[in-house]
Amino acid sequence: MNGSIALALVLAVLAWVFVVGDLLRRHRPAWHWYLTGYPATTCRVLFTWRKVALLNDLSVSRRPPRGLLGDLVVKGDPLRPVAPRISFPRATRLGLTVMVRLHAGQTPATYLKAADAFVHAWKVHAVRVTSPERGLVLLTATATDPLLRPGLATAPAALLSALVGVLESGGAWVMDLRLIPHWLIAGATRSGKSTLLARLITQLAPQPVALIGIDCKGGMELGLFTSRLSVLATCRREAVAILGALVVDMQDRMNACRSAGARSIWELPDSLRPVPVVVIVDEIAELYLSDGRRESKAEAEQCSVLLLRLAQLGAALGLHLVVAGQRVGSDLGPGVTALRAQLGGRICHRVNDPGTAEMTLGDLNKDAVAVAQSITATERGVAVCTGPDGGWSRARSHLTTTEEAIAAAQRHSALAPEMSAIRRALAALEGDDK
Ligand SMILES: Nc1ncnc2c1ncn2[C@@H]1O[C@H](COP(=O)(O)OP(=O)(O)OP(=O)(O)O)[C@@H](O)[C@H]1O
Repeated sequence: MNGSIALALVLAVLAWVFVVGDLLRRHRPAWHWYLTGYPATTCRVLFTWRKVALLNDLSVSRRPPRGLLGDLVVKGDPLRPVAPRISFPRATRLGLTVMVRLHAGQTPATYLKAADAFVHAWKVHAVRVTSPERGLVLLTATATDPLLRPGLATAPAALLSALVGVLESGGAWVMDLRLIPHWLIAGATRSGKSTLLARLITQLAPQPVALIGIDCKGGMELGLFTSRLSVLATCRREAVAILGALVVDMQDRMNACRSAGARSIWELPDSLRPVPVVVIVDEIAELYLSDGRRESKAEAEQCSVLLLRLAQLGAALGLHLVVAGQRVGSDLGPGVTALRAQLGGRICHRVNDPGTAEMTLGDLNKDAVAVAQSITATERGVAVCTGPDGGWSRARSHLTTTEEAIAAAQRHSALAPEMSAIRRALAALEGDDK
């Protein structure tokens, strides 16, 4: 009897050591933060709050800045401004949050301007300012950059949805083309654009989706995935032929919807629904820039018009655009700004010029532009991305090696739908050349 009790005890101790030891090992950064970082940062928040609020014009005096002295109106800065009331800092896995009650007349914009001051005063990696409720501002401090060593996020699989990386909050970074049909991806050379495209293709490869590549850098990037691509254009002439054929296909899709009384292909019965198409463009500048020759200008204009038509009408018809480029600016041509307006999803990696960050994010989220500009050359794969709720977040793509991407494309090559009309358009080009 004693022997079996001793054995049970030994087994219980071993189980404890394995289970708890493993938990501690896996969650060490979080435990470390809860035990040391959180108390220290909480002290900093509480002890510096009044000073930081005062220096950043967040404190307000209860007395008006004008008063009567006899018959005279006296103006001046009243004494003892009062700092806004804050909640006790609440620990999160990555940092802490503080709720601030706004003084009457204050808006969250004042706190957005002070975000950098909080970062320095509290010695944290970043502070985000949001307003979950009228009259309240939530300050979310992140202790260290979670994207330095991002974990693997998970998300439920869905058609036209790709899990491409992890968000700063630890959540999944998902490009859902049914939610946001078209995307613009900007990033300087070696910033991680192609890796993100590789990840996107790897995720879409097992799905019943046609992938069309337009890579006018001679197909060096997208050529790796030829086995899963339905068609690949490697020069602008081919791109014009493919885009032209896609616009014709779009009209067929419209007719199919009209005769079935449907407003999008998703309302069509399964038997009638055409396959969704994702057009991936690597290096948009190659499509828009011309060398001054008449034919080159005409080709660039054609590309611009065709891309715009696809972006304007394609979403409901299952035609999606993912356009990547090192530099996106109005100097590429007047069509670029119009196209950008149609590309609702935006991703901005490190960029070389402020204009590209402004062009990618500025019309949607002004405050995201500064964050995108602060991405350094060592932060490869890090980007600022817009979310479906209209907000933005820093994120990092899951590193997909060339070998993994090629293997995935080959594994699912049988799923590449035959786009015969587009192939015929390409063949006609070859015929013209002979
Ligand atoms: N999420 C990531 N995590 C870690 N490393 C990454 C990540 N994304 C990209 N990298 C690394 O950064 C380097 C450059 O990436 P990539 O080729 O995708 O850049 P790019 O923007 O496409 O450059 P280019 O415009 O010159 O083709 C690669 O060596 C890649 O391994």
